[in-house]
Amino acid sequence: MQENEVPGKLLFVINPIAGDIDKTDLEEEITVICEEHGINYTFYKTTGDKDDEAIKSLIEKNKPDAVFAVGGDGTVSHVGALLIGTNTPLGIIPLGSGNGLSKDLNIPQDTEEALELIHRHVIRNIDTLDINGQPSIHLSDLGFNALVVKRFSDGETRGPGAYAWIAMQEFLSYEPKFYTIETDNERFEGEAFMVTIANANAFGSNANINPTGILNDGRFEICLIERFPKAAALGILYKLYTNSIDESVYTRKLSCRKAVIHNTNHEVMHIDGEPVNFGEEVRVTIKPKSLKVILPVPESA
Ligand SMILES: Nc1ncnc2c1ncn2[C@@H]1O[C@H](COP(=O)(O)OP(=O)(O)OP(=O)(O)O)[C@@H](O)[C@H]1O
Repeated sequence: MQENEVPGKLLFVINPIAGDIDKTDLEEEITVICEEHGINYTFYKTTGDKDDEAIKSLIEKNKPDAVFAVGGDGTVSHVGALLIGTNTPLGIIPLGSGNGLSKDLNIPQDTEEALELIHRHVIRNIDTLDINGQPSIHLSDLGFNALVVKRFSDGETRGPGAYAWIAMQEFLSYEPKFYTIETDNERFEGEAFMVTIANANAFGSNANINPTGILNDGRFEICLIERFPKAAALGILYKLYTNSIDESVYTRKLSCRKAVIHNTNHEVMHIDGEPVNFGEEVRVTIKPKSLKVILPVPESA
């Protein structure tokens, strides 16, 4: 599909439970827009079980011009991973409890505005990461936040309140872990509270760990929050939510094209919000401009 072209055929992957938002009217709205613009459309509703295989075979069978992920960051990551290295762009209709990548891409958070992307948009290429053979499009990390993500996904309660509650409980007893990090241009050895492998900028919660990150510059950042006194926690939190974390004396950033993280303590990790267990060595490489994404037409145009 060419830039600005109205697509002929679209696949919509809808996560019915994402964000605890009722999406029954949404299919109707999408149908109206597609029919108005002469677009062929297919819906796939996720079940939470073997969705990747089902979506992959729908893509092979229907050969859509683009695939829209309708849900939160989890849905976007699953769909995006299937499109890396292909000519098929990823569209996002943000409807999850965390919509981090869509915010970093300046996709409207208002559903009606986001739905306009179906027929009016530009297509751009963004970088993705390969982490021990698994794709990462957004943010992955080791340490404190990964532990909270794991506890949250093991638990029954969803939503930002549950996440904040787990974070507060874990924070009281969490001790920074030792890491050795070798990138293509520098080396870090020491303790860190949190090690974020950042292709993008902010988590779905709006905590911006990598304010200066650029999604298509052929580089990624390893953002470290080093050991800090407990009394400094509120200041760090404030900086995370005011796009100024780089000013904290407890942070450090490594910008690179590839890196090996020696996770000596086998600390838990997540990739784009999904807990993973890799053992000691975590190898990260950038895949420049490997994913096409559908974006709003810039205002200047
Ligand atoms: N029909 C379904 N029933 C239950 N779980 C599902 C279903 N479809 C997808 N899922 C699960 O939903 C998760 C992705 O949700 P997503 O991140 O898009 O929305 P969210 O509201 O932001 O999610 P979260 O609950 O993680 O905050 C995946 O773990 C996936 O397995």
